[in-house]
Amino acid sequence: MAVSGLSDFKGRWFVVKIGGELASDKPKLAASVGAAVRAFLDAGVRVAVIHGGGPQATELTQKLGLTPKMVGGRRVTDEATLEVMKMTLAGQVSVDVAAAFRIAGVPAVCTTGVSAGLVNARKRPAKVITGAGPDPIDLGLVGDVSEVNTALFEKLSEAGVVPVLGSLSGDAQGNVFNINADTVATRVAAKLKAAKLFLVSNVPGVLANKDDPSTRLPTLTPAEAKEKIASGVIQGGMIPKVEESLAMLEEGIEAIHIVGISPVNALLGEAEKAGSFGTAFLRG
Ligand SMILES: Nc1ncnc2c1ncn2[C@@H]1O[C@H](COP(=O)(O)OP(=O)(O)O)[C@@H](O)[C@H]1O
Ligand SMILES: CC(=O)N[C@@H](CCC(=O)OP(=O)(O)O)C(=O)O
Repeated sequence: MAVSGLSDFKGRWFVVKIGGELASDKPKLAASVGAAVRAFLDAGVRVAVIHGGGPQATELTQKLGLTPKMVGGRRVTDEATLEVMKMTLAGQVSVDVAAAFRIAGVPAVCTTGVSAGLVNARKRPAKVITGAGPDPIDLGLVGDVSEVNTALFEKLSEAGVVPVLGSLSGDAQGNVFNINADTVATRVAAKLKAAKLFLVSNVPGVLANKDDPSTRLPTLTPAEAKEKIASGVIQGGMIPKVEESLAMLEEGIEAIHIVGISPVNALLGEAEKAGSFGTAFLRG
């Protein structure tokens, strides 16, 4: 069923990022993100999906007797942690997202950015990280996106399938890197010149009080968002989400929305009307 308003985006890309936590409830993921992606496809919009798996990776790390370490919302990734990321992102979460999309009638081909160089990366140099003190931090086997194989995304879309990527990436030498899924999604959206990027999370949007879902901010300008990071209103995993969104607005992408899956029509509603169910980032 085509939804009015979406047909304005016919032939353009929407990129949808799913936080790992959402993959644990397949029927709900199908009814929320799955149904919205189906409506986007029915309106002739091209869709690419990026998923995370942070909570699953943390759980598996602990089960293996290792200690997860996050700095400013990013995981410090040594060899053992990278193995865990492969098991969760390319294994458990990938299969669960594929299964949820089957329920919604979305023809998803689930893989990671390593496949055919869909997302290329190089090792991230040590950097100062917001919220983690003044010294540069080396995150280990964490990458920065260097290139996106947009031609293959286009071909997959033309073949009628939805590329769905866990946020691992690689290089032509066979190295594999862990990348925050919000980061992958923003870079892929920028390279595809996406009309919209949706960061779908376990919260309804950016909240004035992170523990009170009724305090959702419908819109944020870059200046307001920076102020909310500096004042500590925006914390933890929300920091990379907002920082990446701002970087992308500066690259000229049209609209970025942070949105949840409650109610189940939140993503579709936000796609039709910015700020109605989530937080929309506005330029200026
Ligand atoms: N101001 C805020 N508004 C909303 N969430 C916030 C805020 N500050 C911190 N957070 C935290 O950010 C989390 C979302 O980031 P993250 O867990 O990384 O999500 P995802 O796994 O979807 O990428 C929320 O669960 C919440 O605990
Ligand atoms: C470098 C880095 O932090 N990578 C992330 C990748 C997964 C992710 O981003 O998952 P969510 O979207 O569920 O948070 C991580 O290891 O957790």
